[in-house]
Amino acid sequence: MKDIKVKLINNPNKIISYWKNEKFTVALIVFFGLAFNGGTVLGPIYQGKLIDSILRGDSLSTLIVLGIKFVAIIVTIQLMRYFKRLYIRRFANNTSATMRLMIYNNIMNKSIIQLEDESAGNLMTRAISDVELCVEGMRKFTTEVFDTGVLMLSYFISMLIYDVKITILASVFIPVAMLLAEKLKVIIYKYSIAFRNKSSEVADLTYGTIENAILYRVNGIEKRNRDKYNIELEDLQNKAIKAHILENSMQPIYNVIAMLGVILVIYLGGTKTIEGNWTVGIFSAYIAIFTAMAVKASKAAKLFNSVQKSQVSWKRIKTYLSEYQSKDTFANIKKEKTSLIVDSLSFTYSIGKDNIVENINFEAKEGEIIGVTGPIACGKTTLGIALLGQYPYLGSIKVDGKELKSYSEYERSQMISYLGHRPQLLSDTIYNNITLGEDLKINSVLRDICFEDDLKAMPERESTVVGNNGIRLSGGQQSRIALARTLVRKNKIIILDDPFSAVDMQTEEKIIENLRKNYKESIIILISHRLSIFNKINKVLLIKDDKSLIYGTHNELMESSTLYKSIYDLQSSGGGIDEK
Ligand SMILES: Nc1ncnc2c1ncn2[C@@H]1O[C@H](COP(=O)(O)OP(=O)(O)OP(=O)(O)O)[C@@H](O)[C@H]1O
Repeated sequence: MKDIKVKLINNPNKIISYWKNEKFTVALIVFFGLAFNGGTVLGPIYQGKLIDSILRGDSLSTLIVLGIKFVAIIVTIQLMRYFKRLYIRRFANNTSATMRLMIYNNIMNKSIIQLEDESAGNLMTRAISDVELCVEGMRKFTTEVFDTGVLMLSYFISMLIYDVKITILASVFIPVAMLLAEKLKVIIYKYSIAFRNKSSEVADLTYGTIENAILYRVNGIEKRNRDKYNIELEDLQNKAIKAHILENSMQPIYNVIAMLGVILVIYLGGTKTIEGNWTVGIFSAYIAIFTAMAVKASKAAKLFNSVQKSQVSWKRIKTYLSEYQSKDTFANIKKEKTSLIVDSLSFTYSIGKDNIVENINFEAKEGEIIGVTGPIACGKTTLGIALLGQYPYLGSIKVDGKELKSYSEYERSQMISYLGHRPQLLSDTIYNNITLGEDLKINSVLRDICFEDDLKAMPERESTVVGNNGIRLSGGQQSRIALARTLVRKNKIIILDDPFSAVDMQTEEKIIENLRKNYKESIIILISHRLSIFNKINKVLLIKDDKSLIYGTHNELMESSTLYKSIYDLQSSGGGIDEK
C-alpha cells in the first residue's frame, strides 16, 4: 500500500477528527461501500429471475444472457467489495500512524515533572497497544456502517418493493435482536474495561520481572515473585473469561430472535406463491434476502461490542492526544564569554514542599571548574538539576546575563549539558551513544575521557555495540562514555554529577587535567563526594547539612571551614565524606 502519509490532525482528542482527516479515503470508502452493499441485493434478485426463466422454459439464449448478467453483477459487486476493503484498511493504517504520532508528540512535549510522574516508556507501550484496539474498532465500525447499515437498508427496501405487509410483519423481530444486543453492551463494557485494566497491570508486572530478573534471582525471591505473578495471571484469565463469555454466548440467542420472522415469510410468501401472486423465483429471492438481513441483524451485536471495546481504548488514549506542537530548534545563544550568576536560588521538586536547596549564591566564568560537595543528601544532585532550568525555581540563575527560565527549552539544551548518576546508555554503538545520532567528531573527546586504550582492545572500535544499558562495558567504561556524550558538544555549561565514582583516581586526575586544558570556553560544575582533585579545580561550593553554604577556592575552604578540611584530610588518609 503506497503513499501512506502521517498527517497532523486538528482536535486529535475528538474521534470524528480521524475520519475528517482522511476525507479522500473516506469518500472512496463511501462510494465503494454504497456500490457494494447497495448492489449486493441484485444477487438474489437475479438468482430468482434465473429460476423463473428456467421454470418458464425460456430459450437457452435467454438463459445464457441472464446467466452472463448474473455473473457480471457478482463480479462487479465483488470488485466493489475489494476496493471498499482496501480503502478501509488504508484508513485504519493512516489513523493508527496519526494517533501514534500524536501520542509520541504529546509525550515528547510533557514537562520533566509530568514525565517523572508516570514512566514515559510504560505509558507509551500501553497507549500504543490501545491505539491498535481503538483503530480496529474504528475499522470495524466503518466497515459495518456499510456491511450492516447500508446492506440492511437496501435489503429492506427491496423486500418492501416485493411486499410491504410481509416485510413489516416479518421484520418486527429484527429490532428486538438488535435492541437486546445494544442493551447488553453496557454489561460487556464493564467486564471489558476490567479485563483491559488487569491486562495492563500484568504487562507492567511482566516488564518489571524481565527488568529485575537478576535481582530476584540473586536475592532468592524468584519463587515469591513467580507465585505473585501466577495469582495475577489467574485473575487476568478470570477477567478474560468474563469479558468474552457474555459476548460470545449471546450470539445464538440473537440469531434465533432475528430468524423468527422467517416462519412468517415462509407461510405468507408461500401462500402468495401458491395463489400465483408471486413467482417461485420471487419467493426464493425474498427468502434469500430476508435470511441475509436477519443474519446481518443478529451480527449487529458484534458491531456494538467492537465499538464498545474501542471506546474503552479510546478513553484511555484520549488524554494523550493533544494538538501537535513542533519543537522549536531556533537558538539565540551568545557566542562570547560564558558567565553564570546564581543568586538566592532555592529549589524543590514539588511546589509547596520544603526547599531542598536554599539561598544558593555563587558566580563562575568560562574556563572554570566549580566543585560541589557536602554530606549525603545535602542536595548536591538537586542543585545540579536546578541548574538545568527544567523545573521551576526561586531566585535567579543567569547565564550570560539572561535569566535561565527565559531561554527556550531548546536553547537550554544547546547551552547546558548534564550527566546524571546513571549512565543511561542506549543499546547502540559507542559512537551513537556519544553523538546521539549527530554527525560529530569524537576522537578528541575520547582522548579527553582517557578511552583510547579501552578502544584499542575493541576490534570494532567506536562501532562496538554496548548492549542494553551498556551491559557489555565495564562500569568505568560506561560512565566515561556517558561523560563523553556530555562533553562532546562543548556546551557553555557542563554539569557532571559524580562522574568519577566508577573511575580510578589516576584516570580521574588525567580527565580533570584534560577538562582544564580543553574546555576553556565552558563552565564545568563538578558534583562529587571525592575531594582528591578539588585542589586542582577553581572553586568549591560546600553545602552543609543545615543548607548553609561556603564558596571559595580549595585553599580558602581549607582555611575557613573545619568541615571541609576534616573531610579532605580524612579522604587523603583513605576515609570518605560519608564516614564523617
Ligand atoms: N525527584 C525527587 N523528588 C523529591 N525529592 C527528592 C528527589 N530527588 C531527591 N530528593 C530529595 O532531596 C534530598 C537531596 O537529595 P540529593 O540527591 O540532591 O542529595 P545528594 O547530596 O546529591 O545526595 P548523595 O550524596 O546521596 O548523592 C533528599 O532528601 C532526597 O530525598
